[in-house]
Amino acid sequence: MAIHVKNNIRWVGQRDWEVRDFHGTEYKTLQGSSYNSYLIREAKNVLIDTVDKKFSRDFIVNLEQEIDLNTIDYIIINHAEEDHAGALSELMARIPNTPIYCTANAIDSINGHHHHPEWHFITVKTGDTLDIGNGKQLIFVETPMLHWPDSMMTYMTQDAVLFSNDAFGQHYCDEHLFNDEVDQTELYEQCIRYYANILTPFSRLVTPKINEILGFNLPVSMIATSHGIVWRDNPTQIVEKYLEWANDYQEDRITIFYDSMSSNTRMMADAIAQGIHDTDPAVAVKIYNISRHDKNEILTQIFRSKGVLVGSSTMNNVMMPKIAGMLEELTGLRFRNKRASAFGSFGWTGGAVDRIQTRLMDAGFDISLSLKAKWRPDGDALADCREHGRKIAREWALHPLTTPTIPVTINDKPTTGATETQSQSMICNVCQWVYDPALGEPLQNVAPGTAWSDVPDSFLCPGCALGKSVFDPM
Ligand SMILES: Cc1cc2nc3c(=O)[nH]c(=O)nc-3n(C[C@H](O)[C@H](O)[C@H](O)COP(=O)(O)O)c2cc1C
Repeated sequence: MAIHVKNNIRWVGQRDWEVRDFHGTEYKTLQGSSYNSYLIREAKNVLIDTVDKKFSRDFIVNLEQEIDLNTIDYIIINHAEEDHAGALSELMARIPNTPIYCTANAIDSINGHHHHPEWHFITVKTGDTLDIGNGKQLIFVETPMLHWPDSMMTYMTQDAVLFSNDAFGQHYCDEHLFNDEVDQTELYEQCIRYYANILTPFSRLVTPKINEILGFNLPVSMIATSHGIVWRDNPTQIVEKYLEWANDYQEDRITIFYDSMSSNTRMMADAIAQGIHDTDPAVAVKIYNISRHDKNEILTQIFRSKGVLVGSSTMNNVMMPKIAGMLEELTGLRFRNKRASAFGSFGWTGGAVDRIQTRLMDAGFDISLSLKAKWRPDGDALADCREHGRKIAREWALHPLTTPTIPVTINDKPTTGATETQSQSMICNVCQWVYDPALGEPLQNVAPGTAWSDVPDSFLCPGCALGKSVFDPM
């Protein structure tokens, strides 16, 4: 059923109470989700995005209750992923000549999914406008890699609504549509989980893009996302949060996660946590057995933490496979400005702990001393674990990593303590991967602190495998 959003804008999306897996099983949607599509009826009728492919039929049935499909003048596709553009095939089968406004990159991804190159695509760039009558316009803003190359946002003048697509959204299902109507704790949890698990790799792009949008000096009365709620009450609160999260966010928190065959590594984790707490009672310490906990929650906790301890016993000379998988995720998420160290039990030669240390370093963490215990830790070994926890707590509390902050203003309010320290970073203008000289590029043996001019010419972008020439200064 459609819901009134503002003036002549109606929500024509689909709630999905039962979905629990997104991106395969990579993202657990514990609170369901929704696929938000919007119908604007001014002098021109405009449909913004569609819904997940699996709801194509329902979408068409519901939309036909709202409007004669043949009277839709324009379709805007802000992002071509199947959860937003999935119903296009079903829709275009009925109105095949309707123009589709999207970015140049979206034509590739829409064709890649729907295989209809004959559709009438109209390519838009940042700043392009579309007149929809009654003195109102749509303004397009490309947002490449937030979170696909094709992503964009659409702003509607006069009504001052920003259709932001995935940005500022969250996997959250509720019969209420607006942010002020839902449980605020649940909402916040889903927002930070979404940012931590989806947007962290692109954090370096978030602040410049938000600044670019703010630079248009357009009023924002609502942010209408493509998942979850519409931000109506103080809509820029989520923009403020994104700026905070994008700026190497961390709390006084340490996350410990491990896997263990017979609880020996689990015993070490408990004792290390006790040692941390002894020395620094103010720090929040959370422990997770990776086999028993929701992976996305652990990643969210790591996002919130200043450091992470990773434990695994040795199995066949290597770490336990779930830990290896998690380290791969940590590498992809490109967390910055965080500490890490490994621990674990072994029986004879060991191997897991050293491998974890190397992988953590490759993932860009600042590494502290590791700890190993032979077989089941006895009283002395547990005392060593507690002492290790004390050392970690002291080191991580006394020598915090410096957080580079980026100056931003929202509604003319400067954020506090801002200084610019990012001038040497380079961004791939094809896939938006960011080279950060502070981190170097471990997988290609470029040492931390290496200026871009000293990076070898043989360097290939880890995102798209193109050469140095596709990079620009950020
Ligand atoms: C299937 C299996 C393979 C193992 N492989 C190794 C190994 O390659 N090297 C080693 O040092 N210990 C090995 N161990 C011994 C364990 O690392 C040791 O028992 C450890 O204390 C288990 O800790 P956990 O209870 O935290 O899993 C193996 C144990 C099992 C059950």
